[in-house]
Amino acid sequence: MSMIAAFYGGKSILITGATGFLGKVLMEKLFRTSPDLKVIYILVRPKAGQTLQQRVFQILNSKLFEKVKEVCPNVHEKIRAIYADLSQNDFAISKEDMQELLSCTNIIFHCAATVRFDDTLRHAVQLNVTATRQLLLMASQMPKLEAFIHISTAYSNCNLKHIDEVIYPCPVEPKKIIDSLEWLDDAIIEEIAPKLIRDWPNIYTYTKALGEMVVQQESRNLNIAIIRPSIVGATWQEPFPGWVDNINGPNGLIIAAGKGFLRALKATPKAVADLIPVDTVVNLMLAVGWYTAVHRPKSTLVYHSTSGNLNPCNWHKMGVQVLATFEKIPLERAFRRPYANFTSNNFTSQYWNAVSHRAPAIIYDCYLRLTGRKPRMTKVMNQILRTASMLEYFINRSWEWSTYNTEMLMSELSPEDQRVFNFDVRQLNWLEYIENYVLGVKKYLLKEDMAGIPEAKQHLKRLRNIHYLFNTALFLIVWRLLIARSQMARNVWFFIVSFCYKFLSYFRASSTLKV
Ligand SMILES: CCCCCCCCCCCCCCCCCCCCCC(=O)SCCNC(=O)CCNC(=O)[C@H](O)C(C)(C)COP(=O)(O)OP(=O)(O)OC[C@H]1O[C@@H](n2cnc3c(N)ncnc32)[C@H](O)[C@@H]1OP(=O)(O)O
Ligand SMILES: NC(=O)C1=CN([C@@H]2O[C@H](COP(=O)(O)OP(=O)(O)OC[C@H]3O[C@@H](n4cnc5c(N)ncnc54)[C@H](OP(=O)(O)O)[C@@H]3O)[C@@H](O)[C@H]2O)C=CC1
Repeated sequence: MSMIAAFYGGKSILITGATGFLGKVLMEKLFRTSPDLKVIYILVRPKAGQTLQQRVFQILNSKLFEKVKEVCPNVHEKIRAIYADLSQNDFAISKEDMQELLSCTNIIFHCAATVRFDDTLRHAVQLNVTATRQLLLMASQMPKLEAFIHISTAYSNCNLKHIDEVIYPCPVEPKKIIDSLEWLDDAIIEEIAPKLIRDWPNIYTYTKALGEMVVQQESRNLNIAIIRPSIVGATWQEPFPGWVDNINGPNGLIIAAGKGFLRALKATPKAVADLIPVDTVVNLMLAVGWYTAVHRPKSTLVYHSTSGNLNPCNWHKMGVQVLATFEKIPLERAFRRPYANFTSNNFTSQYWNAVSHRAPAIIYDCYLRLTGRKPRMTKVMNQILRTASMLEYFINRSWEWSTYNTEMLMSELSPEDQRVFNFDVRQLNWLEYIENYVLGVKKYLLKEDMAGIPEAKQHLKRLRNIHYLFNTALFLIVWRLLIARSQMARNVWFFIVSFCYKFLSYFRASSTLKV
């Protein structure tokens, strides 16, 4: 029997961010491996016209939870959605709900965050810093609490090259920032934001670093651990390979590449692509929850959930495999044939943006206009290029994350736990993983039917023919213009024609002789 699975049996677990990518996979694994857990409290806000109950219903009825329903048929009864908005005071939780949470919670997994790179400083601090402080305050009033697991990011210290599993101090005290945001108006906050974040690439990573400092400062005598995943990707193995459900991180770019919108990227081909499958992160989270509660380390331990130093893959290898998969399993209705050109050179990147991205979008929009339809491709292309530029910082650098604590924990697990809660990324076969990832993007994110593959292949063939036709026509037009204007071009043309003529005459003469 797995010790970790047994540990969560009978427990009341509080999860923030349960409706997010990581949160859903965490809940799924908990229910599947510890169906006898007492309850999972999730802090949820209504969203996109859906009530709390509708959101929970949708999650539990999704494909991700199919296996859970077999092992834990009463899963609906074990999940308790609590109305909460983490950007509000006291999270806007009702008194009764708060009382229940304070008196019953055994373990907290704090996943909620704003992960947008371009969020306002005010909102990002509210979510990633103030809410963390508020949750720690709540945790300190929970008599039954055994462990508090905070999810940060491996990029919270991306202004450093080598990152250890320690909490680094930030230049400005989080408390000072929280206090000043209370009286500064929005315009001033946005003005000072770039100065505050200094060498952090965006507000997200900066506020996640502040969040870690808050954890350290407000930890009191709680059992706390911090987990820092790198770029969280689709599931590797569990509950099935390739599950993914949002367009964050690589997902949006994989779609843009598969649809033929994005054919070049400013990326350093040899830089490490530090992807980590979401189920690997979740297994580590559950193992850390168990270890922190049972072994009670004296200080707050940080665990890196990264792949780079144990099983590195680079962007070139990833790009090649993504394209190879699209050859076999193309996306439907592609705009152009998928192609990947990675360049770290600024000039070349601008060139590809103009030639490979903007020009085809403008031409296509002209075609839409001429056929009486609304042009839209330039807008789509601008959106994709904006996203790609926001991610540029992360695909043009490599970091070294030490993983002593993560490896130590691995060695503490029983063989059964190592199997059930596997977070040993050394066992990951990248080529297989990326293929399943791309397939998952097609199936679970774009909801494309596999029966449409032959038609998608036909469509790509048509695009290839259009491409050849277009290039030939373009060549002939340019050549014709050159001949009309330049004597040198005319000379070259006559030379080529007379050379071909001589060659043909020689060929004809030699075949006549043979006869
Ligand atoms: C050459 C070709 C290549 C080929 C080969 C390819 C190989 C692969 C290469 C891969 C290289 C990967 C590099 C990864 C590096 C990651 C580093 C992460 C490091 C940190 C990791 C972390 O620690 S943590 C999480 C990271 N954090 C994010 O990764 C959020 C980022 N991102 C944003 O910060 C905002 O995204 C940003 C961008 C501001 C735009 O913002 P924006 O406002 O312009 O656009 P939005 O995102 O809002 O959405 C735009 C439209 O998508 C719609 N949409 C939204 N969700 C949807 C859904 N689920 N399904 C359907 N549609 C959805 C939405 O409804 C909009 O549609 P509409 O316009 O019609 O309304
Ligand atoms: N994905 C990645 O690549 C990485 C993620 N991480 C970290 O992992 C954690 C989870 O990320 P991920 O699952 O990808 O992110 P998602 O954006 O998918 O999920 C974020 C979660 O936070 C919730 N949330 C946001 N704002 C509020 C609010 N005001 N009140 C209540 N809930 C709120 C969201 O709820 P709602 O559904 O209502 O919006 C959602 O459940 C984050 O802490 C992130 O920093 C770290 C490294 C990489």
